[in-house]
Amino acid sequence: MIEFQQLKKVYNSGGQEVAALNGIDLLIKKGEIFGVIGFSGAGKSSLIRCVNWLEQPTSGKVIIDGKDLTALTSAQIREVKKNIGMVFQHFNLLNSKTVFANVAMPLLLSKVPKEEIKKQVTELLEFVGLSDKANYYPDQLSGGQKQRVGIARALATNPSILLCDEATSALDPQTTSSILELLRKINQEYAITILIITHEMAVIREICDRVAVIEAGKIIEEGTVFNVFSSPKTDTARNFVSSVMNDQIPDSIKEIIEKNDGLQKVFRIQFIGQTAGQPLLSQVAKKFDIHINVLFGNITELQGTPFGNLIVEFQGADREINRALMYINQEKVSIKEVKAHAS
Ligand SMILES: Nc1ncnc2c1ncn2[C@@H]1O[C@H](COP(=O)(O)OP(=O)(O)OP(=O)(O)O)[C@@H](O)[C@H]1O
Repeated sequence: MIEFQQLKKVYNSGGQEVAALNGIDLLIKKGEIFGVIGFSGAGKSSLIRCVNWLEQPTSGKVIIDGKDLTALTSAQIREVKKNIGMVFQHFNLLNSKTVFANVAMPLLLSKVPKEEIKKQVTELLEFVGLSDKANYYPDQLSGGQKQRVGIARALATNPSILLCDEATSALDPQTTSSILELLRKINQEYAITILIITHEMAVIREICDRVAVIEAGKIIEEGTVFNVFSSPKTDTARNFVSSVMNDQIPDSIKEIIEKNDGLQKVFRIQFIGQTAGQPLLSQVAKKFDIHINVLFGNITELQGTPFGNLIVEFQGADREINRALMYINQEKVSIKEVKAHAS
């Protein structure tokens, strides 16, 4: 478990104070995969670095498995840190050492006997799928393989918490997926709590259970990935969700709406879950004296649940259209009129 209470971090940069964290309250439960998303400069790195004491908070508390780091001695903090592994965006491997030696490094530092190191590193390399690369050097590996080494090294001390600092930001989408799959496997097989910071909503969508949106050093929104994706409350969260949910109206359709070339009323209909599969529109067309013209539509899946997004034109008498709208609203489907100049 990781808990932040009124966490503040102020940097002093050339006589100027920069408040990177501005009173963070957050609870990350044991065994979950929690994502913190935000734009550049929002405070993500500062937050994650306070967990393993690479940065010390200016005020507030960082509580790891019930222990408040701000109240511990340096020796006690070192003990807590043994329980925390970290994976970095640029891997942070030692290029002069082999893959085996990189993974063995934390065990050597902890004075683990040689034979035990050999056994553990062999197991870890097998777990991350790099058994055949033990004697390679980092320069001989792809980005994804380097990150697997970084992950094996982070797991070497058998941590209960894994911190991922933009761990997939330097990787292509396919490699990102395979690394995220590995992180999920780690979470499931070793019950390790994973805290991920990222600026990529696709990462959050792919593996996180819950997410917090950070902006200007504050958590502005927090919830299950499903809830935040299905009803984002802030503009920032809405922007992040739009970046992966494909719910923007394409320019060609916007142009048609802008021209308003004989179009009557245009609506955006959003379905979530079971309702996405319901033939709602054909029911509406049958029940009411209106014509429905589908201008655009797509369905995205999130954690096994379909999210539908349709742009439709209703043609008919106002009274019939209003009755159809009331009917659709009862079906717990979101329907909103799209006016010219809307996005
Ligand atoms: N060592 C430092 N000294 C001074 N200012 C800092 C330092 N580290 C970070 N900052 C400032 O603190 C704020 C938050 O930075 P931080 O790196 O935590 O954000 P971030 O969300 O991780 O951004 P990015 O994704 O670009 O790394 C920024 O305004 C940044 O310039």
